[in-house]
Amino acid sequence: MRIGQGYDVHAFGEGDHVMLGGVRVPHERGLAAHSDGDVVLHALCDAMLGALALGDIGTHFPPSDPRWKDADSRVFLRHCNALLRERGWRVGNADVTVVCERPKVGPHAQAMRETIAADLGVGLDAISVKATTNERMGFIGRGEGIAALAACLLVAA
Ligand SMILES: Nc1ccn([C@@H]2O[C@H](COP(=O)(O)O)[C@@H](O)[C@H]2O)c(=O)n1
Ligand SMILES: C[C@@]1(CO)OP(=O)(O)OP(=O)(O)OC[C@H]1O
Repeated sequence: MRIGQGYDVHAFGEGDHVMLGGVRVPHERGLAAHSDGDVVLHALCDAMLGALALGDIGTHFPPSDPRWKDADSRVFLRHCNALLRERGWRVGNADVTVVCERPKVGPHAQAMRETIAADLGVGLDAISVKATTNERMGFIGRGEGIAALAACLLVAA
């Protein structure tokens, strides 16, 4: 078995929705990023890459590369999954925590789990998505952005 962890954060910017776990969540702000700014998938990719010491998301998808401008982060997730599959591993389970005051994540968590499980080719019970506020403290608490933390266990395929 191998274990990895990941973290990502993006500030709010212009827009009318945020992408979280591959799901479009309506919101009065968007997330400022080179790609679609999906902090859930970015943290999860880093956890998967970290489990095999394969660098981080920026190693594989440099922010300087115009190919990833406004990219769908599910492309990154599927690529990371392929990297570990071709090395004989699969995701055993993954657990993600989203940290923001708003939007409410709970109503969308099931859709995120389904999207991630489908992209990874694993069962729904292998994927957890949770949320918490930062109790109005710090930059997250002031509503300046969204963070996500991920833990991921890899098992032999
Ligand atoms: N963006 C968020 C934040 C929280 N939740 C849900 O609310 C519960 C309580 O949050 P606290 O930070 O006050 O502990 C939390 O356990 C989540 O279920 C949410 O859906 N979206
Ligand atoms: C995802 C990439 C893609 O260019 O850019 P961003 O969308 O800005 O996201 P970040 O979490 O900073 O990760 C770096 C890049 O790999």
